[in-house]
Amino acid sequence: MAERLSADARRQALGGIPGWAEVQDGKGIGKTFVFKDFNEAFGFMTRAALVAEKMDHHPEWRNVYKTVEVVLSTHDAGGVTKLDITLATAMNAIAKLTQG
Ligand SMILES: C[C@H](O)[C@H](O)[C@H]1CNC2=NC(N)=NC(=O)C2=N1
Repeated sequence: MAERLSADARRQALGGIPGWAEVQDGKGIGKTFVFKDFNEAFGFMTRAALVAEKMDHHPEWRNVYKTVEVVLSTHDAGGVTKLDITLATAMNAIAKLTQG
């Protein structure tokens, strides 16, 4: 099982993934992605879902039209682990691709 990051490690990792911030008292990290339209938003979710399933690490997320709100945490570890940082980094890259 991945280990929960210390507050320092978490903040340092967040510095490398633009747009992500601590949520829920540092128990998770979150970002709101805004796309051009629903098609782009859902394309992002589809690609991200494939990566998440491969990692066996899944986002909590909510989609309204062109907006996707994401929260990542590692339930087993009770906080943020490197799995969340890896998935957040992948989501940023996928968003960039999706947005062309
Ligand atoms: C059994 C399975 O590996 C676990 O339940 C996985 C599945 N996906 C998960 N996703 C996330 N975000 N956190 C977890 O702790 C988690 N655990």
